Amino acid sequence: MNETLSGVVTRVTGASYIVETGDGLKVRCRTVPSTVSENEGANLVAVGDRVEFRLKASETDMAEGVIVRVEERRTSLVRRREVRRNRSKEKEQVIVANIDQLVLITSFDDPPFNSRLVDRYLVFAESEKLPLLIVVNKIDLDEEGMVEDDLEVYRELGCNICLVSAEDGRGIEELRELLRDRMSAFSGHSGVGKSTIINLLVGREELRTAETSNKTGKGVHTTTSSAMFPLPGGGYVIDTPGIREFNLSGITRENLRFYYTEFLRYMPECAFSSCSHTVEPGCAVIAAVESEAIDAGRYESYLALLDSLDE
Ligand SMILES: Nc1nc2c(ncn2[C@@H]2O[C@H](COP(=O)(O)OP(=O)(O)OP(=O)(O)O)[C@@H](O)[C@H]2O)c(=O)[nH]1
Ligand SMILES: [Zn+2]
Repeated sequence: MNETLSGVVTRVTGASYIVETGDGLKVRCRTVPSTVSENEGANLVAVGDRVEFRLKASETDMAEGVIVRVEERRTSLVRRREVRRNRSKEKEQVIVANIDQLVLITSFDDPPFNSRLVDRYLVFAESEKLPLLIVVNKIDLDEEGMVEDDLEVYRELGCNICLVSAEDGRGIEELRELLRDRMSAFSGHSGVGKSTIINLLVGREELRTAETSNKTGKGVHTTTSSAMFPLPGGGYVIDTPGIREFNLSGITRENLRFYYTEFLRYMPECAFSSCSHTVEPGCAVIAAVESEAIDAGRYESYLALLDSLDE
């Protein structure tokens, strides 16, 4: 009864954590004052954490345990607070730990492909030093291959792109390969087919379970509501609440320029070292836009995003 087991936290509901082991055991765990954390200054347990736990006598149908140690996080997605509001050195709120990649689900149409949204995610992924996989769903609606017009700029940037149709199954096997043995955080705008894709990948039962507990969780002020699903071939899909959770508040008017990676090679040539690439004379980025070395749409999205950031 006292041996230590290890597993991954797949759900957080208040102070109760579901931990799953590699061989399919699901245990409802709690922490105790002696629980050791290898992550200082952050919340004790988040979805995606690797933990050591001990089983204890259970009074319910479900196995129960106590978390003895939370392992150091390789990566963490943090709910950022505004700096002004965080004078009191509050702890970081980690939403998901140990993510290997971000997966943005978009659709060719219905809703139409949204380059601005892709650009926001690219900035976010770059600032978090996480790879981004762009999945374009509903390619069954694209008989003429028009999506390539939208994707050209992202192909040139060297982005990871996967075209799929949850409707007719195209590309799903390729997507499975890209997800195998990794922890992937999914997000996307409503209606792009994210739930349909996750259902296909993990099996219907899993998602239905998640939806039920999400609903019951709503009334009790849970701070973390990401749901994590094991993939049959190994790895996990984490269904995250979307860009509003991963907000860009770590991005400032000063650092945004570094996250448009195609600007980087031109920036040293700008006349002013602090050039914002907007109005300055001798701006090499603007010159590169004019000579079409930098995509005009991407530059416009930079200006729009810059505009939306606080002074
Ligand atoms: N034509 C087509 N329709 C699809 C495809 N995948 C999903 N849909 C449809 O798109 C609609 C939205 O799918 P959902 O899976 O509910 O989308 P979601 O992204 O989870 O949206 P929310 O639940 O609002 O977050 C549904 O009517 C699906 O049947 C696809 O590959 N092709
Ligand atoms: Zn410049």
